[in-house]
Amino acid sequence: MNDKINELNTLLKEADCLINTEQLHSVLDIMAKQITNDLSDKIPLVICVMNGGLIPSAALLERLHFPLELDYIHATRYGMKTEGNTLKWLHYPQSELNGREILVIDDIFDQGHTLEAIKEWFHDQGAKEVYTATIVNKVHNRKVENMRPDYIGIDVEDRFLFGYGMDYQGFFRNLPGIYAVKGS
Ligand SMILES: O=P(O)(O)OC[C@H]1O[C@H](OP(=O)(O)OP(=O)(O)O)[C@H](O)[C@@H]1O
Ligand SMILES: Nc1nc2[nH]cnc2c(=O)[nH]1
Repeated sequence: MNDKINELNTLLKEADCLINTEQLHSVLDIMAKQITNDLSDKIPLVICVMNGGLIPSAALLERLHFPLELDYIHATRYGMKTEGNTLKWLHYPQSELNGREILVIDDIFDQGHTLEAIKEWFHDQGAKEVYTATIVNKVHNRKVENMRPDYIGIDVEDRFLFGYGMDYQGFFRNLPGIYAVKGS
C-alpha cells in the first residue's frame, strides 16, 4: 500500500502540469458560451461518457443555464492501459433518444474511436442531431478520418495525460488540472 502511494506521489511530483485550474476554468467558460449559443433552445439530452467525462460534464453543466436533460453512457477502450483497444460498452442510456438533440461530453479526443462509435450509436437510435464536446484534443496524426468534436476546449501535445477526469491506472481523475506523465 505504502509503495503504491509513494509511486503515485512520485509520478505526480515528476509530471508536467499542462493546463492549470485557472486555464481550465476559462476554457470551460468559452465552451459553455458556444454550447449555449447553439443548444439553448433545443432542450438537449446531455450525455456524460463515463468515467472520464464525469468531471468535465459536471463543470460544463453548471455553466449551462437553460433547460436540458442528463443521462450517461459507459464505454471504455483503454481500461487501466495507456494504449487503446476495442471499445467495451458497459452501460447504455435509458432515455428516449428518438428525435432528440444530443450533446455528448467526454474528457479527451485522442484517436477519436470512442466518440466516433458513440456518435454513430446515437444516430442509429434515431437521434436528430449529435453534438460532441471534449475538454482536450490531443494533437497527432493517428486520428479517425471523418469525425472531430463540435466543441474542443484546448489542444494538447501527444503525451499520456491524467487529471480532470483522465486516469493514470485508475488514479488521479480527481486532480483539478491536466498533467502529462514524465517522459511520455
Ligand atoms: O479518442 P480515443 O483514442 O478513443 O480515446 C478517448 C477515450 O479514452 C478515455 O476513455 P477510457 O477508455 O480510458 O475509459 P475511461 O473514460 O473510463 O477512462 C477517454 O475518457 C475517452 O473516452
Ligand atoms: N488517461 C488518459 N486516457 C486517455 N484516453 C486517450 N488518451 C488518453 C490519455 O492521454 N490519458
